[in-house]
Amino acid sequence: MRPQRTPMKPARKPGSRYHSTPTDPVEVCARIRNLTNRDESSCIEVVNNHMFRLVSPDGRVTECQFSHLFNAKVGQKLLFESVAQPMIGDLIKGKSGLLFTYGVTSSGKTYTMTGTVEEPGLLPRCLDMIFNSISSLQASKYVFMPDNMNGFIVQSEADALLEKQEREIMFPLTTTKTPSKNRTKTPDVRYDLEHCISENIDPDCRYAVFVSYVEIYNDYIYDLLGDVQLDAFNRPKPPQSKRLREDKKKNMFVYGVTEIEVKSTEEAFAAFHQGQERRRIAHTHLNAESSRSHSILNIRLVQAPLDPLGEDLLQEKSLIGVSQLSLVDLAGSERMGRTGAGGERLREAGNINSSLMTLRRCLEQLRENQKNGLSEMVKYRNSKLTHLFKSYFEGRGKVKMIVCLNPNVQDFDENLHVAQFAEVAQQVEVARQEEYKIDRADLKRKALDAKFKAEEEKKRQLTAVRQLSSEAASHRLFTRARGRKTPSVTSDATESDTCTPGFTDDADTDWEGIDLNIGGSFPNIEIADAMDTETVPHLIRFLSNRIALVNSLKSSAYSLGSMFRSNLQSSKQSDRDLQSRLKDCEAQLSIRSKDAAKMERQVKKLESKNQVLTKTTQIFEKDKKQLQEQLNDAELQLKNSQMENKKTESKLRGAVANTRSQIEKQCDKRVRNMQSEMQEKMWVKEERLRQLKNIISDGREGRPTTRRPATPLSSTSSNVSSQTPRLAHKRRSRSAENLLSERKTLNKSRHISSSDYDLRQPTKKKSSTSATPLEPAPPIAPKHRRSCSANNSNWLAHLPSTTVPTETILQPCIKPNRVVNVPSPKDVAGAHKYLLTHQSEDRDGEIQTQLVKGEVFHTRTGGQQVQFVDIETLKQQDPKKKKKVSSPRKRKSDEEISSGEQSSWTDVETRCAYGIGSTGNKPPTSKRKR
Ligand SMILES: Nc1ncnc2c1ncn2[C@@H]1O[C@H](COP(=O)(O)OP(=O)(O)OP(=O)(O)O)[C@@H](O)[C@H]1O
Repeated sequence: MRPQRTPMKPARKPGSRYHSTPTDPVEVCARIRNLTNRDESSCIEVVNNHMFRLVSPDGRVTECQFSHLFNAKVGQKLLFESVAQPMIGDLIKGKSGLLFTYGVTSSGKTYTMTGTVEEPGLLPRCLDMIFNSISSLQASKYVFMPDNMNGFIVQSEADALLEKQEREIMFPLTTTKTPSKNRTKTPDVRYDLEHCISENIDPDCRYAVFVSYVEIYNDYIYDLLGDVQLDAFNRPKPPQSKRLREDKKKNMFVYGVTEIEVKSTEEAFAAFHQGQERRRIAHTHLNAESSRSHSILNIRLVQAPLDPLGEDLLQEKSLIGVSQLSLVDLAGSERMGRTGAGGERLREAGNINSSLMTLRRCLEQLRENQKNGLSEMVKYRNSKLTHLFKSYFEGRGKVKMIVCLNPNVQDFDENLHVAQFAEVAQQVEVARQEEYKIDRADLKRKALDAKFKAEEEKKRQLTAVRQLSSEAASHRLFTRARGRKTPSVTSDATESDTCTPGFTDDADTDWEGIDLNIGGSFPNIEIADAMDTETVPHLIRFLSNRIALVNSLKSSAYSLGSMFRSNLQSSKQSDRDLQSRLKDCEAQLSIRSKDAAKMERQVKKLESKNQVLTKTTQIFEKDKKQLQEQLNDAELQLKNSQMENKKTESKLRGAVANTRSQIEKQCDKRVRNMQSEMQEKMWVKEERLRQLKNIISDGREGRPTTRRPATPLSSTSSNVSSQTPRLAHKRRSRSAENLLSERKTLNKSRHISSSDYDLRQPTKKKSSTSATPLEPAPPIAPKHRRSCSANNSNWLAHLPSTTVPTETILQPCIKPNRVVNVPSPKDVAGAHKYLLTHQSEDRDGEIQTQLVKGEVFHTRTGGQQVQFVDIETLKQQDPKKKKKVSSPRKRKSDEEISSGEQSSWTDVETRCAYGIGSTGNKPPTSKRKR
């Protein structure tokens, strides 16, 4: 496999597009890295600086030849000097170039292109050499401005300053030293570099360097120097892909890519590392591996000539030279099968192989076209990689490829594949690009022409000024002269022979009409004889007249001459004066024109400052507007959120209130249930206790007793019977049913009650009854011992108008704050406790008074609720009737209870009472049931 290298234009067939243009072949160099392991065996044998042998595991040998072959011992510096350094020279001359590394993974592509800090690769070396070469000849920042269509414009220093100020205002955090806004901190990488410099620099030009960094991943182009867009949560958004476009010169470029103007090697490295960082972030988002994408660093060198005076850059767009060096680190070219990848990695590998395959096909098609003079379409558009490099293969600049090889025998197939690709590539010819040249002589000529024209114009203007001023001066002189006595010669020679010229005082005498004739024509005299006495004397007279006339003319001529001389002298003098004045005027004019120029310059400066200030103001106003809008939005959002919060709060409050009321209801219900349960239990216990007492008392009947006999009071005392609320309720219902019968029996009840009261009122009635001490009631549970009425807190007594006064000695000790017949809600609202006096008639026609006690609760809706908690029942009985109707057992019990004899309380009873109440044994003042 020995490719025929054709250093210059190959023979073309007629019709070839390249027949008139000088071409260069794609230069392919091979770099063989060292084996990673000593145990590995190599499949490459280096023959010389251009050739190596590829030995297959089964011993087949293939020879491969390249422009240069760099073995593992060749360092980065030598590689740079051989491959990239000439490209930098070309770049400075205005020629573009494409340099890419090609090979399988781990063959050393990135090492060759980027290298390490100790062993910098081609990229840092290229950047360093560019800045070493143009360092002192760099234009001010923003003098060269990208026009967003792959071209540049040159703007004045003032405009550049303005641009700088605008950017500093718009992106205050970005300093001129850092390349982009929203940047992440980039490491300050300092490569170990030798000082390389190019000789091709033109000192009469000014330069600027712009870098852009893109990658092609899965056939999408991503900008690596663009600002990272953040989402609503301040997290970086996935990168957006870019489109390719063609500029006016048919060069492909990434549309809208970020191009950073860098002023030093450090800034360029910072931009590159910024891109690397973005690449890492982007890959995290895209779930990609960095080695699975093609990365492209574009270095664009822009140059423009200075004017012939070497002062200002010429702003003509046609004079701007733009050259580009594209440094490409291609993704690994291994085949899919070998990687053993699946899923996303398989897709990556597929895309890589597809783009590399397209590159190979394009090169093959180009080779075919060039060999056979065809003009078949080359399908660059099949992949973004070839589409972007299309212009290079069509003559934008030199193309160089470094084939990186891993000599490991396992890579034999891949190396063979790479070598075949290289063979195709180096047979492709690329049209040679013209250098950027400035015709200095032409520039100078043009400048001189312009200068000459300007000077001519200046002179013309000066002459016009002078002419105008001299005309003005002569006019003044003439006016002055006319103001003096002007000599005037009157001619009347035509009238007579003896006319006498003379001066006249008339100022309007026409000098041109002066006739200095010496008289009439000589008379025609003929002397007939010597004795002619008439003719001779006439002649003598004529001659003497003429002599006199001549004399007078002489004298007038003399006077005229002297006058003319004096006039001439005075006019010369005035001319000199005028000259000197003109000089003064010119001097003043030049001073004033200098002042004017100075003023103009100042005006320009002020205008540019004014422009800057205007623009700054506009920017500030725009910012202010935006900020105001943001503020308004924020306020609106705040209001909305506050309203929502209030709504939520009220909702929650409602929910809480509902829940609380439900819980309270449930609790109340449960408490009531428990209370009723407890009361029932209590009642059951009391019933049992009563039964027990009865049993005990029955048992004691046969025994001798120490009990005192029952007093009349005890037998006739108010029978305060204990009742459960249930019983009370039953009774209440019954009394409600018998409401009308109650009315009927009212008189009777009153009668009975009054008799009863008579018995029980010791002070008012019989002393026998008052002398009888009230026997203490059996002990009950302390809970029941003290009446609820003891708590004299804001009672409302509901005493229906039908209530009959009982006037017994047992009266509730409640002092109600208010007594009403019919309670209104307002009355209930003002009270804490509620006392209802209810009277009914029992079976025996006796009045039974019930004091129903309740607690007033204020409901959430603003109403009141009375919860009955206690009923005291006061029952009056006729002792005679009682004896008749009472059973012996009951009577006995009643007697025992009402006797109030302390000794009648047996241990068992006391214990039972204690068991229920488990408190002290102070006897109650009344019997009651709850
Ligand atoms: N010529 C060389 N001399 C010394 N070390 C090398 C050389 N070539 C490659 N290496 C080392 O081999 C390793 C892999 O190299 P590198 O990353 O450049 O491979 P690559 O071809 O770019 O891989 P990928 O396609 O995965 O990006 C690196 O650690 C690098 O330092």
